Amino acid sequence: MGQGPAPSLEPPFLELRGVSKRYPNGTVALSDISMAVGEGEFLAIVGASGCGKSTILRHVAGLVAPSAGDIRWSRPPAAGGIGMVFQEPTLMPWARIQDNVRLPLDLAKVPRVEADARVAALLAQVGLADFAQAYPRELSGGMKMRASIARALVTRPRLLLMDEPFAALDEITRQKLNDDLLALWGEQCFTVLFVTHSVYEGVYLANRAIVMAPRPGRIHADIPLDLPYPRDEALRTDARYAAACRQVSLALADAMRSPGHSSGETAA
Ligand SMILES: Nc1ncnc2c1ncn2[C@@H]1O[C@H](COP(=O)(O)OP(=O)(O)OP(=O)(O)O)[C@@H](O)[C@H]1O
Repeated sequence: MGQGPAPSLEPPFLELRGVSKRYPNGTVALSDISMAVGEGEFLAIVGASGCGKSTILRHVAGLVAPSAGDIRWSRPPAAGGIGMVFQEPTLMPWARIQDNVRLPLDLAKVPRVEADARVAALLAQVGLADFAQAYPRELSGGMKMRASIARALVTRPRLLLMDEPFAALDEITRQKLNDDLLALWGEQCFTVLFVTHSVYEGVYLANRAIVMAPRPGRIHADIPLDLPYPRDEALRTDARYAAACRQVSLALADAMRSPGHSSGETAA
């Protein structure tokens, strides 16, 4: 690949082994999820609403514990080693953009001079250098998302978890942010787990697509996306891209037909 590190699965950077999750209300959100993620991989996780995509990210982030199975790391992430970006940019409305982006460094007690330098560099990388002093209300939706990405990356995480980050944006802005995210990934070599409802977006970005089936949430297919990097607009009209989208779409349709339990409320 010309952009981003070559994925390696040995030893796995992150591994989920037989992870199941039953929430206290009885919903079985995940059933026997096993997957290995190589350092530097860009994984797209696609699946219908409610099939457990966000629950996988929450487990990887350590926000919830599995009911069964375990999560292993080649090296457990240090504080700030995992960055998270959600559909809502969740910026503090009363704070300037530079202060929003610096927040994780302030919490980690990084000296102010160093923190400010890192914030300035990252704002430049995401195209917000001229908006460091602005407040979130003065930014467009796409710019707020850039700020949110800058805040997630300011601790230099080895893993970036993204949960439908661009779903609320218009198509042009979304495609631009896809390209900018790929550029950051190529430069900084972090690993990405990217949840999306869009097969087209997932295939454009990722080197592998995990297709999930619902009730209970489980992995239906694990599809390598053997499209060259760097990726750009030309890929969107490339026959190989169309073929990969078709393959993932068919797997998704098949996942919806695959027999699960009648509800998610079975034993994990
Ligand atoms: N805290 C919780 N308590 C109980 N049930 C939950 C909780 N969080 C999620 N669930 C349920 O677990 C299942 C999986 O939810 P999850 O949010 O992981 O799915 P998803 O694939 O990310 O959905 P979407 O695409 O709509 O965001 C759903 O049935 C959901 O209702």
